[in-house]
Amino acid sequence: MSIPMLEVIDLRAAYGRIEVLRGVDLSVPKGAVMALLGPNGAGKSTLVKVISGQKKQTSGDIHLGGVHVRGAETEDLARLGLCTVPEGRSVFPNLTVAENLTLMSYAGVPAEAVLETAFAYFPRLLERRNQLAGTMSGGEQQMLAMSRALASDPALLLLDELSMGLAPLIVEELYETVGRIAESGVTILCIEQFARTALKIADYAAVMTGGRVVATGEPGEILETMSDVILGGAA
Ligand SMILES: Nc1ncnc2c1ncn2[C@@H]1O[C@H](COP(=O)(O)OP(=O)(O)OP(=O)(O)O)[C@@H](O)[C@H]1O
Repeated sequence: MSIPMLEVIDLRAAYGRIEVLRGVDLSVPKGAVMALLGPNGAGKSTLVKVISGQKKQTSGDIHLGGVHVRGAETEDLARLGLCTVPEGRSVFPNLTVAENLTLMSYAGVPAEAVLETAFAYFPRLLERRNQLAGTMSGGEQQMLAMSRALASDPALLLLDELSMGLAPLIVEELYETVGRIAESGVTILCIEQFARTALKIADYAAVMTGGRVVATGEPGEILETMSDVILGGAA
C-alpha cells in the first residue's frame, strides 16, 4: 500500500483543561478527497488547526507524505506541500483581486502563473480582477481564498467550511471546482456542514463526534449508516 498523504495517530489537543481532540485517528490516501463531517463542536476545526501547525497537540503523531511533522512550524509544513483555506476566508479587502493573487507569488512562482491558475479555475475572478476584494460577494471571496491557496501548488489542501454563510447554489459551484482541483492530483481534506454536497465529490468521508473520528468509509456507506449524525444541521 502506498504511503498516505496524511496520517493522524491518536492525536490529542486541549483548550486549557478542556480536551477537545481525544485520540483522533485519520488516514487520507494520496490523491483522495476526504470529507470531514460531524456536528458543531465535534473538534473538526481544531483538528485542522493542529494539522496546519496553528495549534499544538498535547500528544499523538502527524505524518505528512510519510514525514513525521509533530511540532513543525507552518513554514515547514508549507514546504512539504500543506496549504489551508481557513474558516471565514482570508482575503485582503482593500486590495484588488489581482493584487491579492500576485501577493501570493511565492519565490519561483511567477505572478502570471498564479493569475492563470486562478482564472482557469474561477473565470469570474478574471472579470473582477481590478475589483477590491472586500466589495465582492462571499462566494467570490471564497473563490479568491481558494485561488490564493492554489498559488502554492499544494500537495494537501485543507478546506475549513467553504460553505460558511453562502447560498446553496454557490456552494455547489465551489464544490464542483474542488472536484476539478482534486482531478489535478491534489489531496483534499474538507470540513463541511453541507454533508450531501461534500459527499458528492468526496472519495471518502470521516465522521467526528466528541473529539474522535467515529466512522470512516465511502460516501454512500457513511450516508447510510451515519445520516442522523451528519445531516443533523444543514444537509
Ligand atoms: N479558542 C478556543 N478556546 C476554547 N475552546 C475552544 C476554542 N475553539 C474551540 N473551542 C471548543 O472546542 C470544541 C471543538 O470546537 P471546534 O471548533 O474544533 O469544533 P467543530 O467541529 O469545528 O465545530 P464547528 O462546526 O461549530 O466549528 C468546542 O467545544 C469549542 O467550544
